[in-house]
Amino acid sequence: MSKQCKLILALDLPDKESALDMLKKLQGSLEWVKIGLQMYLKYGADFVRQVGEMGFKVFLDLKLYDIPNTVASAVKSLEGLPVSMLTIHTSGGAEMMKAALNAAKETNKEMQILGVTVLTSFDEDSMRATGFDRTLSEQVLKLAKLAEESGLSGLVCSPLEIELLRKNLKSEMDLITPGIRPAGSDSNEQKRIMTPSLAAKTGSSYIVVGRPILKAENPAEAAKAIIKELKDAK
Ligand SMILES: O=c1ccn([C@@H]2O[C@H](COP(=O)(O)O)[C@@H](O)[C@H]2O)c(=O)[nH]1
Repeated sequence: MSKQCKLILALDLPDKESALDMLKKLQGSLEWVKIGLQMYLKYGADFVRQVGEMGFKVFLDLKLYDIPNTVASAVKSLEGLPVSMLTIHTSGGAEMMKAALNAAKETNKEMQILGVTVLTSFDEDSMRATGFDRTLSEQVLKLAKLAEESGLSGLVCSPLEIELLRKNLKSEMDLITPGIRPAGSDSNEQKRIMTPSLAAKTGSSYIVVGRPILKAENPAEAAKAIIKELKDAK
């Protein structure tokens, strides 16, 4: 039986007070919180600690992309922080991914390194505009295989690529999918989207949702509705 797909709330908010207020309302129903560049650059390690101390698992979405030594050193700088998932870009290459993994093993064995494939804001046109001749699916698969060969156990991709990856990867990698939009909600700049229930049915391990929750009239209720949608998805 496949594992239950879980919600990760993307905590992309302008200030700590509203973020903590939101999290208090979700304690007990939500397990995972994603801290991205917006909050990390403003509040740093203390905020990560605070969210961890509230009982949430932290996904730190820094999308590291640099030479191997710099990425490894950045991973080591997270020592002592309650980070359960951390993102790096797979396009940084095998050497960089291996360096990140080794650094994580030395620093925090609980921290899973996730490889971002192609951002969900990309479509075929934006791929070509950045100089890639492959189709989006080909590029995602190429990077996913490279990540698998480099030893990563989790990937960030769009829900539209789940079937392709499940069919073509050798291992049962965790697939973390942003680009999630409940039926009828604004897609914003996300190009490769799917509803929570369909993503769960298709085989997503975790869905990442930000604005459809954060901008809802009642964010806590919107999050709880998505959690229920995931539980009901068969
Ligand atoms: O390919 C990617 C990788 C990461 N993200 C992040 O997920 C959330 C999505 O937020 P929404 O408001 O639900 O669009 C955001 O933090 C992104 O940085 C992504 O969207 N796509």
